[in-house]
Amino acid sequence: MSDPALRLDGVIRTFRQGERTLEVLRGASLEVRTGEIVALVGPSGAGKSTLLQIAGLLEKPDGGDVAIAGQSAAGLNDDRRTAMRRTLLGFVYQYHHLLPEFTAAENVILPQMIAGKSRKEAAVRAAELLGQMGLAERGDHRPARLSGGEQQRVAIARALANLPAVLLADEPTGNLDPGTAGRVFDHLVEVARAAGTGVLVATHNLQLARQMDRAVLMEDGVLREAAL
Ligand SMILES: Nc1ncnc2c1ncn2[C@@H]1O[C@H](COP(=O)(O)OP(=O)(O)OP(=O)(O)O)[C@@H](O)[C@H]1O
Repeated sequence: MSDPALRLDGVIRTFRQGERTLEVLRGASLEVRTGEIVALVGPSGAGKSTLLQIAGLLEKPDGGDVAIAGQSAAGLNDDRRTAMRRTLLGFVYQYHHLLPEFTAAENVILPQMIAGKSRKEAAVRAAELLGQMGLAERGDHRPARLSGGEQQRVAIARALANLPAVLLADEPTGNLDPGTAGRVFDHLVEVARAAGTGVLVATHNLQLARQMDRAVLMEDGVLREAAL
């Protein structure tokens, strides 16, 4: 069998809070397969964002390992981790973080050029992605001229532009009304599946979580399969 898109193996993370040690992750393990969409649910403060930061190689765990598309991040220096992040990972947050002075298309073009594509090649891919996201007519608009749902769709297109093995999303529709959230999420699923990307979505929205292939519950620092 091929390697999973994402593998977390016994991930441990502790924080010092004054005199206290907070054991947020106590051996969290998970596999997300290629093209699979997995919901990450759990109470506030359970450690979902911490897990995504570690899975995205933005923070190092205190124990355990993260592997993206079969490549372990254990022992890699910061340059190698950054290179893995650029080529293998995409991120979507609750707020879009688009560059305000660039158009929607340019926001999707830029990460591709950083990854080494020519501007022309990147523009073709950006137009294709914005079309799939229902934004064919919005490519030359700056973020301020787009609705919240459109801004978030551009952010998703940007995150998937380099065909990442894994997309990590932290409350990707948390800022949108329920109808818009549902439509934006449908686009995310469609484009991620077309790209063969494994997706892990932290959310408090159980309606959204039920639409995914499966859900995992973060509780007491570990992950369990959840029936929603
Ligand atoms: N850098 C840090 N230093 C100290 N404590 C931290 C740090 N980051 C997170 N924590 C603590 O770790 C715990 C888990 O936080 P985290 O943000 O991962 O939870 P969450 O499940 O994403 O919560 P929410 O659903 O509210 O977003 C919290 O108690 C938080 O205060």
